Amino acid sequence: MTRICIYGAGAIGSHFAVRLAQCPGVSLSLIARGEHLVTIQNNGLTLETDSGNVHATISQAVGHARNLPPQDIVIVGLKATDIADHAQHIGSLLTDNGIAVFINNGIPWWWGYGLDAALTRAAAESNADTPTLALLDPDGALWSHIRPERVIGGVVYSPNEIVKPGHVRHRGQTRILLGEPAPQAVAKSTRLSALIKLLNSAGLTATAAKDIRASVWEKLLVNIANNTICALTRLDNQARMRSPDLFNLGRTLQAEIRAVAAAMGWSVPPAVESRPTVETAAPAPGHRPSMLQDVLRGRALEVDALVGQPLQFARQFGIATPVLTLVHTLLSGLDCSVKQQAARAPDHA
Ligand SMILES: NC(=O)C1=CN([C@@H]2O[C@H](COP(=O)(O)OP(=O)(O)OC[C@H]3O[C@@H](n4cnc5c(N)ncnc54)[C@H](OP(=O)(O)O)[C@@H]3O)[C@@H](O)[C@H]2O)C=CC1
Ligand SMILES: CC(C)(CO)C(=O)C(=O)O
Repeated sequence: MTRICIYGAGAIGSHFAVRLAQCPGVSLSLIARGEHLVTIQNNGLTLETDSGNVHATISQAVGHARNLPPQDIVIVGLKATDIADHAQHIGSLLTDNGIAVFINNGIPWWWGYGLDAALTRAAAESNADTPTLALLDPDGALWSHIRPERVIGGVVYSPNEIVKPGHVRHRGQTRILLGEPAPQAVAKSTRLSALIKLLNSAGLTATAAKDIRASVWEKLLVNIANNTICALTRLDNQARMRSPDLFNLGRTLQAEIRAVAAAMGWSVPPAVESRPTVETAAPAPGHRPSMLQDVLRGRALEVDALVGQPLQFARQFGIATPVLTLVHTLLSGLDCSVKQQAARAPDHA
């Protein structure tokens, strides 16, 4: 029996949980909070898809890691903004050889692990022995408690939103890319192939990334346009793409990210993003990117992982990113106002 915990069962985590709950040979648990947790405990979880609803009973739904036995696999579904605060709990929830799978958008905290010396130094703001990223792992707690050798990196394409407690709505396709952070480990990783097999047996479409950092950059191209502009404008992605100016702004942000990636040694192809015309766009509103969901729910925004860290890289490599810099300033202001509003009306946060 493989023990798997979804740590932070929000939109993405709940989707994974429903699928993994149906999987033979898996003992599934999840960590959630608030009304969502209470509903899961009482009534289970529902995943709404384009082809119908799937319901799962979750027998181990808890509010804290201390209430669970050691896990073979912990899939971290927390927002990037919350991960560092949970470093110790995630670390102690894992067995010694356990695997922590990080699926958050943006640059991950483990980025510097296993890179060659030049890139490791360039990635690090502290020292080359533990090339932590100060924005994402401020005091190195993730590095020391979780240990990057226990990490599998993940990139997830799968639009999801919690529409009411215990109910996640998923639109379109799910595609998951997984990879070993240490490039030299990719070819011989049996734990990676076992994880991929397991996720596929649960109906989650997972494949091995040739280079997980290249996949991170590719996904960032999607998020840098969708998440940031939709959060700032409150338009869903379809509406954003229908505006020529906002579409072009997205392209400019993508070009700046590609320039940063290229300076660091990754040649990222342009985002495959067709521009729906007004005629072909579906009338139904499109997916609200997760950063827009955060604005609407009064939650902290993933500014550092999606924009701040790429900007940090840009500075280190001498790449000019004027539009990214402006968007970073605006998003930081929005993040501040969302947090102030949540502090004034905590019941609605
Ligand atoms: N949603 C999407 O379509 C996609 C999201 N992603 C990425 O996946 C990651 C997760 O996103 P998403 O699923 O949208 O985020 P959510 O905010 O929906 O999920 C995070 C969950 O963690 C819970 N949580 C936070 N702190 C605690 C705590 N101390 N104890 C228990 N539970 C806690 C949150 O509870 P609460 O709600 O109360 O804050 C929430 O349910 C992000 O990096 C996002 O960018 C990637 C692809 C698509
Ligand atoms: C754009 C999308 C849905 C891609 O899967 C995403 O990553 C998000 O909403 O954060």
